[in-house]
Amino acid sequence: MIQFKNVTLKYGTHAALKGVNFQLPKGSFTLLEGHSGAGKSSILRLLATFEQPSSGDILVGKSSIARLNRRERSHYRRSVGYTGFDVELLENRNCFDNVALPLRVVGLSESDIQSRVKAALARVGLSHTDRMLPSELSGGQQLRLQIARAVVNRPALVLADEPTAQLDDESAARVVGLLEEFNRAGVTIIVATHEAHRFNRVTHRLKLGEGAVLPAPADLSHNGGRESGAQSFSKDFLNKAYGA
Ligand SMILES: Nc1ncnc2c1ncn2[C@@H]1O[C@H](COP(=O)(O)OP(=O)(O)OP(=O)(O)O)[C@@H](O)[C@H]1O
Repeated sequence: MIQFKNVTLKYGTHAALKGVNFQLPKGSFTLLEGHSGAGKSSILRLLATFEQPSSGDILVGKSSIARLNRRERSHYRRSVGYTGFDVELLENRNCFDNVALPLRVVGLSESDIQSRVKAALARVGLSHTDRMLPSELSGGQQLRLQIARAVVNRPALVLADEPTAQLDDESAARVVGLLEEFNRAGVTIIVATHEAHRFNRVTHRLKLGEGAVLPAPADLSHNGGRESGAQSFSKDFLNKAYGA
């Protein structure tokens, strides 16, 4: 289970997240939706431990990941796969070495690395690219390579920031299919996206607005459009956010 307890994240004086609360069960497939700047990436970055909350707590399983020391953080990160704009492929290393990177960091034997990387590349349909440089791949292939690197450690949690952005329909469907396949195998998936329509196997949706989780659509009728979180939203704002 993943739980955010009253989480605030400030970049300098700007609060990107303002008292966010939610729970997601193990094995769920969650979409983070909301306008640009709503705080979707910030949630993923906190779960990846690229950022620490300014206040509040984050539980993953039974452990708090809000304030880990270096050793604890590197241990936790082995159970998490992340793909997003802010994690780049190494341009001077071939595709095999890019995917092998997380395994080399944890000191896996070379024979295990060979078999795991080959399996990950095959899974994303890129077996033939192992000796190529990332720059020789298309945008969609580069994204699938990032996904192979994110899952090669067999993580329990995969975080994907805009994994279908700028892809054509066919490439996007392939990326979505991969994430859904991992979810079927029991991996918890959280995706930040502006393209919710591309995803089918969704168990939870979190709508964000101005750094807070908006009440679920069902709440709109129960409390007349008033807030259930830490922040007030006008009925117009909520209706627009949910496309009502
Ligand atoms: N490194 C940073 N330094 C300062 N402000 C930041 C930083 N990263 C994000 N922000 C601000 O925090 C807020 C939330 O950003 P975040 O990237 O989480 O939103 P988002 O919903 O993912 O947006 P998008 O859909 O455009 O990716 C925005 O106002 C953004 O400008």
